[in-house]
Amino acid sequence: MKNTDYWKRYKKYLYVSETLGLMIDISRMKFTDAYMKKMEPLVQKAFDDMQKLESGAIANPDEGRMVGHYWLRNAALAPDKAITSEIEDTLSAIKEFSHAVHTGKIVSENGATFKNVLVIGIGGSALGPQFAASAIGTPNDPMTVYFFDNTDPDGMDFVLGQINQTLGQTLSLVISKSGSTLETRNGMLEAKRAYESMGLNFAKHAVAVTGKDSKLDKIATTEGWLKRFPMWDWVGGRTSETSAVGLLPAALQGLDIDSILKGARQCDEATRTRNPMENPSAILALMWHYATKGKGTKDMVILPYKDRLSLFTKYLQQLIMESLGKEKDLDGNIVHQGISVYGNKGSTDQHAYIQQLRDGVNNFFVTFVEVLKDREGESMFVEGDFTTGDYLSAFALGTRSALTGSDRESMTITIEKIDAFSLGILIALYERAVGFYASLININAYHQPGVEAGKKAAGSVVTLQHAVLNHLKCNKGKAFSADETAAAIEAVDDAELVFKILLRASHNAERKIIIKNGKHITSSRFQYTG
Ligand SMILES: O=P(O)(O)OC[C@H]1O[C@](O)(CO)[C@@H](O)[C@@H]1O
Repeated sequence: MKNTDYWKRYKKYLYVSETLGLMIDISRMKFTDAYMKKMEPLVQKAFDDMQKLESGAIANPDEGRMVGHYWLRNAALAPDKAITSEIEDTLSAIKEFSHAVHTGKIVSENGATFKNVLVIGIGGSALGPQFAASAIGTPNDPMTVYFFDNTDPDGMDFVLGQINQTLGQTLSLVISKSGSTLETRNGMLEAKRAYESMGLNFAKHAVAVTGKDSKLDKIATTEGWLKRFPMWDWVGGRTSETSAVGLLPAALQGLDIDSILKGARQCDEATRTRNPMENPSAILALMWHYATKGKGTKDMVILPYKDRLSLFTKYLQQLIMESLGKEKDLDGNIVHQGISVYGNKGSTDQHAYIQQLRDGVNNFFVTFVEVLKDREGESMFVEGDFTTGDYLSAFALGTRSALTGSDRESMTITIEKIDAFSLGILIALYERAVGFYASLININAYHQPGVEAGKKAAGSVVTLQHAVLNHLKCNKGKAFSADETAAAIEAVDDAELVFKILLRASHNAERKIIIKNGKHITSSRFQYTG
């Protein structure tokens, strides 16, 4: 196709919303009008499904739950008054609490103003807050936000090292919808110990965001934490950025949560239209369907040309892959659905994997994200009359045309600038695109049965580790190989796991286990020396 033909296609299909400050260009996706026509009945069904979901249908049938993240930015849409009030009350409570913290009405145990927030959460209880904090935070924010988003001891030490002597002025937000996620529980315990090592009471610095009566809720109540905020069963973790999960850390950081909600609300309004080509979320869902044949045959590469959006892909990875990556469809057929998502940021990725995108295996489609406004204020000219932002844009457009030139498909999302409003738009845009796409391929986007398998298996490893270490302790002074240990605890089938447990134990001081190297590392013997 010639450039002039692309230009015609660009003009014909460009989605433009002045209200949202949003454009979506799908000219470089090679769908036909016939394809759009063929999809029309399915798209209309997706709109029907979404309407039912928004009215409070049990849209997550396996878990028997409503799916209500759209109500969070327009509480009047909730199916009953109790939910409307809960949403409104929680929003007011978030604002009041943040205001009280900022103005020193709520202070730390030793009477100092809080200046840091430590968010302890994982998955949907961390990715949205991390994305928001890095997209629109500034050095002048009233509080600095840190994250524990894993059960990695060294990772937590690193964060605590950054907080250092200001731990006493740090408010810890423990965020977990279920209230029983082990990584988060561990993060909470490590944080608690850090406060205690400075002679501080964790409870006087702690806030919980969790489901009513969850384990975490009970701990927060019993220990008398500063405050508890609710998470409801009708909000999924990966769609929780506009609930207390996302809004509380954002408000404490000083981000404009009203504008985030306004952006999301206005995007919701724009994505309720039943004309697919005027509905930006439907456009995305259709392009995903076209590109991947509705079967995930191609990967989605998200390439924002803006440093502030570099966590967008990570956020979308959970939203899209946890929602769409499903073994069965809604009728119980085995379908193994999903779309793989990766990406980081342009132009940086140009110097990493874009070589493969241009010349290698054609198993992806790209979504460029461009931001029209370069920065606050004016830029300098670095060469002739070119600014650094001009170069960023030139690299984006250059990569787009290089990919088109080698028959690689792409689309481009354009926003005017990065602020709280556009952040809300991006979040809502993709939430609904995922919902539409799930309807197009007939799957439940709102459960995550696959995650449970890994959690269960981890539980068995914990039990096995207990038996392995106990065996060594009971036989203090004697050395055992993995095979001998496995046989002794009647876990011969798990000898490999036993070896891995012993090897790790021998590298961590608290275990007091030494390794006596064998001919091959797998025949090494391990001995408890405590
Ligand atoms: O908020 P929670 O219950 O701690 O869950 C954290 C994350 O874990 C998952 O349940 C997956 O295990 C995600 O869906 C969720 O966002």
